Amino acid sequence: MATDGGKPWALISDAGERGILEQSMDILRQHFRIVRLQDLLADPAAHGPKIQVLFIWLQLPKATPELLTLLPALKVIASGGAGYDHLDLPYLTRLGVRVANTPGVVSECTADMAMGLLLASARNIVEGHQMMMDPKTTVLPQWLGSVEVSGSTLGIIGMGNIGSKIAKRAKGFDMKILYYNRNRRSVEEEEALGAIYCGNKADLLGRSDFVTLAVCLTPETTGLIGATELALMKPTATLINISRGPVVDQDALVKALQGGTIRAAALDVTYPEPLPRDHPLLAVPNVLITPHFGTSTITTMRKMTQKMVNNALAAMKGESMPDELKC
Ligand SMILES: O=C(O)C(=O)CO
Repeated sequence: MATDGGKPWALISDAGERGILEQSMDILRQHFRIVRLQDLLADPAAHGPKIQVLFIWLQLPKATPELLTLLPALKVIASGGAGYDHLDLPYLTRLGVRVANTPGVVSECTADMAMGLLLASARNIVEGHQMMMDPKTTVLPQWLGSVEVSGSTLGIIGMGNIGSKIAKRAKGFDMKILYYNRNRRSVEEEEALGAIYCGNKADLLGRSDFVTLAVCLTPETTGLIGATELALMKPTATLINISRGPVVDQDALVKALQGGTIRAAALDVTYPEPLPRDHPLLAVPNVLITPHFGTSTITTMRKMTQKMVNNALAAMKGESMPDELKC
């Protein structure tokens, strides 16, 4: 399996992607020789033909046809994270490139992120911090209009790996949990999660104080939350999105926030990422936006990298990959 008398060559994105690569380089280098995107692009003829593995973190580098044309020997794409909407599986299959993601290892920290956004938004933590950093603040604020988390109702849309980890956490906060999912979970699972199934989305939206989205991005979930759905939510409710930006119709969200249709939104994902500086979502006061860093803990990044390496090594040996994606 080795090329050039040594370890196989793998392509990664340029250095410094939020420190992710530097956290993981030791794991990669145990098994692969690494080419960075900038070096490939500077001399495609020298580097392109030797690359057999493409590692993708947080959707970078983008597996565009232009990039793939430079990689005639590519055998496998090992992508980090649960979502794989950035990969065109039918196209890659036609090219003979095998693909894997890392679903299991990202659930805990992505669920933490959902709870972090929920708490920060409910308790106006960012506003409070900004006040304390402002030299003009000389008196402690008495009132920031926070909402109570304990005893409130959380609606989870998408009860997969991440959704169920969110439910587990919300139970610890004494929240009432509703969920909506393509397939109902078993009674035993529902009992363990303390979650009540809502047969339709409208019912969940109307009853929840917090609605969190934990679905994959697919044609069916694109625009899942639009003007109609936002209008069904309570005016005191908060929308939390840790899935993918296009699951929410952002124009409708801006209008809903401006018009007070819902109280607030807390988003780890948007489209595009990052939003352009003049995007109207950045001008509404009741929104909290973070830079799609649901998986960005040092521990999870390293677990993800190890999984990506395991997947890639299996493919290089012609074995089935632990997390192989098929179309
Ligand atoms: O796992 C993923 O795909 C994520 O984007 C988590 O934030």
